[in-house]
Amino acid sequence: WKATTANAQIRERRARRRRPRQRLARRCPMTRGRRNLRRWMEARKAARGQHRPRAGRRPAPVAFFFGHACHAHAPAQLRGFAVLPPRDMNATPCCRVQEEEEEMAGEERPERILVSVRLRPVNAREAERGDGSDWECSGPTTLMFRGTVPERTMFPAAYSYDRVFSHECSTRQVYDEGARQVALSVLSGINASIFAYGQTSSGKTYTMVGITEYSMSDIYSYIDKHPERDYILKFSAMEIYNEAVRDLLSPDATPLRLLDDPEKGTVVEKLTEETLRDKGHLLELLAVCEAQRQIGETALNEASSRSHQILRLTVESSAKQFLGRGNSSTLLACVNFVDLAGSERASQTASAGMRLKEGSHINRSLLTLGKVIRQLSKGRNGHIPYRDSKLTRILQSSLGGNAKTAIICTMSPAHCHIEQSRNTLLFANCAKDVVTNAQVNVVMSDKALVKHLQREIARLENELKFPGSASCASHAEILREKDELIKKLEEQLKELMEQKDTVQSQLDNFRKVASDEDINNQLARRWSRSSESIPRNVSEGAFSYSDIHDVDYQDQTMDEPSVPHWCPPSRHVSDSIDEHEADRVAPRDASEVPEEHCKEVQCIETNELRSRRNQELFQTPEKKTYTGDQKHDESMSNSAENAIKLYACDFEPSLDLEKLETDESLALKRCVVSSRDSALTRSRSCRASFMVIPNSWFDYSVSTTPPPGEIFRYSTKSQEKVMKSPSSDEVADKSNSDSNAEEERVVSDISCVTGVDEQKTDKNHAPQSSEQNQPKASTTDVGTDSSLRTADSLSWLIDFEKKQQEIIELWHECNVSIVHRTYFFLLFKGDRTDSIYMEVEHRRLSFIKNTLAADGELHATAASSLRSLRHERDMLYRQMLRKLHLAERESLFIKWGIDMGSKQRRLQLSRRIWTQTGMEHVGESAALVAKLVEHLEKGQAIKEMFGLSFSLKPRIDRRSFSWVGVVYS
Ligand SMILES: Nc1ncnc2c1ncn2[C@@H]1O[C@H](COP(=O)(O)OP(=O)(O)OP(=O)(O)O)[C@@H](O)[C@H]1O
Repeated sequence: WKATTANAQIRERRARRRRPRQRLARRCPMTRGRRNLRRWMEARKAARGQHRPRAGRRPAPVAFFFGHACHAHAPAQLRGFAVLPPRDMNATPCCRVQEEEEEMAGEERPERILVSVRLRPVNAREAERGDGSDWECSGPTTLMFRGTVPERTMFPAAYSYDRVFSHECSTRQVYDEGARQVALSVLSGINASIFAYGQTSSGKTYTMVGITEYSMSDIYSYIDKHPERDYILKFSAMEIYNEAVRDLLSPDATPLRLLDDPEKGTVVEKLTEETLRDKGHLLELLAVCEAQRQIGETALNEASSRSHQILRLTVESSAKQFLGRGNSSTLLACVNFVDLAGSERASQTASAGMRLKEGSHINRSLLTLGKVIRQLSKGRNGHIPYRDSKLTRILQSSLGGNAKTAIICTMSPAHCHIEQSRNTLLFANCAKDVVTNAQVNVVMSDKALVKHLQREIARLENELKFPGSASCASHAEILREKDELIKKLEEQLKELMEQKDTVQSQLDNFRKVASDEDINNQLARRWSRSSESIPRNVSEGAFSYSDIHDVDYQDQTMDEPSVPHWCPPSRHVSDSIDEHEADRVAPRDASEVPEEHCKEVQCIETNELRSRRNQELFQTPEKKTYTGDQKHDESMSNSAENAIKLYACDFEPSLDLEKLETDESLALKRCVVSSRDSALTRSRSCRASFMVIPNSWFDYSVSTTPPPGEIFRYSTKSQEKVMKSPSSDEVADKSNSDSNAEEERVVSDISCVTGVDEQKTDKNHAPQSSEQNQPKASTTDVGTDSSLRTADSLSWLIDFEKKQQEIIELWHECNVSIVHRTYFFLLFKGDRTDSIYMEVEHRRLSFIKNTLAADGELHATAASSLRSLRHERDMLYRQMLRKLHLAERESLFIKWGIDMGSKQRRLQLSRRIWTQTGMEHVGESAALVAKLVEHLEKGQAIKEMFGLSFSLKPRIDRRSFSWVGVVYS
């Protein structure tokens, strides 16, 4: 042997010279191929004297291991060889070097069995024999042999494992560092197995009892900390005694059969599986298992376990709430706590009979387990003899399968058990190379998913059925808050709608005020005609009184804001004069008026009359008694017929009653439509004056007729207002300006009539007063007739506007004189009495147009009329310089869109007058021409001046540019 060894040493030296030293140091014997392995085996046999190397064959390079760093692998391959300890005890084993290289290369290290070695203390029996401890833990992972060995024996002196526990380590430490991680993986859906492997009496049961209890405690603690998942724990226990499987939870000792399930693998038939209620329940079952397990007394252990015990805890967990398919998986895994029976030698245990038989079964199953582990440590390519024993068959999934596995190898430190301890270490060496393939066992079949969803539905239904729960209460509170919010929004909406209606009604009032302007102007003209039958100064005085009276009345209404000024429809049958008296008795009828209307009327009147508060000076009773017209007004009754009769008396004989009634009916109808305009209508009509030309054709905002001296100033204002709709402020301003003008006239009128007493005026108006006291029957007749007359008046107004527009177009086509157009336009404003003039003008222009076109003289006549028009425009051009100041001219240029930087601005303006047929343009043109023509200022233009003429050539006095030349008679 020595010679062989010497030769081997010589060859090894030669080999070292051939190979790089580093490479040899890093190589593991297991990786050097089968040939070397065979040579080593031959060398081992040769060392035992069992094998003689054939001639010519080289002996195994035993000396190769002397310089090798990996002593852990040597015993597996060189059983019985004496391996010198490594020179560097802290050197990294070769397998770990390889793993570190793999990790550095970025390769994922495969999961292997967690292998720990635990030394128990020397027991009393061993101590008596004087067996000391040959083993020492030199570190947390290295176990050193310190004993003396026969010179011939060859095994490593140092062993390295995942964890090494000395005899001083507690079971708790063993659990924490060698088993806890694996055991608790069952909570993550990963199968786990914890083995205790070792010779008899080495402390397997002692260790596994503690590890099982600690694991169960930790599992329950984990479950308590995770209430979001439901856990179902099931416990089963079995033992393999003499190659028979027994159910430890069942008193029946009948051996159980092993079945092969395609999904679950090997299952134990009819094995009791208890669903754990709690931890106490588990402890009870553990006690049952302990009591049921086969235990026998041997020479080495008074309570030697004669069977392999497998305690299995199955953990199924699922989320309590459905959080999606990915987060609601059901996990199912089991953890096996395996307390193997200890290998034993019959000579040591002194067993015989039954114990010997048990020992043989134990050793046989453990041998199979060793084979499986060894085979698994080599890889999965070869046959793995799982089925050679029921132990390996049952634990097949835990051995290199879908499970995490921890093996705690227990060993006795006594010198007498060195062989058994060495075998244990060899088993551990193989076990730590076994690669496992643990996976999370997710159970989420369609059936499980349906079950989960049904549970979720049941939970939700339960919440709905019991509204007292916290979630439902919060929902009800939220609904209540939303209801309150909706109510608030509805109230705000209601207020906004009311405001909108109010504004709309006010807007409608203003529009109706504007639309009623025609009627008011008609009434004003009626006053004018009635005044024509009397001397002018008298009529002016009368209407001055009317103005005073109007102001007086309005101020009275301002002083009585609580009294609505709504006029009943019947009272609007009368004209403006009647309205004075009607409004005097308005408080009497106020109770009959809807409050809403009264408020609106009051609002309008306030806007109109706000500027007249300073006229309270004229509210004295003396102001009401100085003219006959005043007495006449005061004596008027509220009835319509009285008003009509009174009105008829004021008119000239040529005006029949029917026409008046027609106008009044129209006024009635308008007042019925809008009773809110009564105040405005009243004030306007009372200020109508003689020979005043209101521009009502184009100015709808004019509420009063200005005095003769103010017509042009008034017309200028109206031109500005024709461009836009009047607002309430504008109306108020206009009323204010009008009232200022009236105020001056009123003051003079007061001074003129101061000495007149009331009785005198009453006498003057006695006939009117008597007529006011007519029977009520006549009032009814008049009301019936008035409705018919209203329709007639409306149709007339429509015809008038139509005819008016046609006349304007004919003027344009026939190039009629501008002055003629202006006077005609300003004098005829829709009064029914003007119909004859309108008709004459229309027929005249139509005749001229048709006749001239038929005779072929149109071109010549048109040229002549155009020439005349140009002359007129030239006259107007000159008049602008005379009649208008520079500021007025500039404002006119701006209004008419003439560039202030351009030349001949006056000429441009004169060329633009009366060039379009739009009502707005016509109105502005007429106002401007009226301002430029001095004759209109004198108020001498009368309708009778328009005669029937079929000639287009006006006779115009170009020097004075007066009306004389325009009259066709
Ligand atoms: N780490 C230890 N510390 C103290 N006492 C121990 C330790 N390990 C084992 N023992 C004691 O050793 C004796 C044998 O232990 P145990 O029965 O667990 O051995 P075993 O391996 O199960 O034997 P067997 O295989 O015959 O059942 C017991 O009395 C136990 O108390």
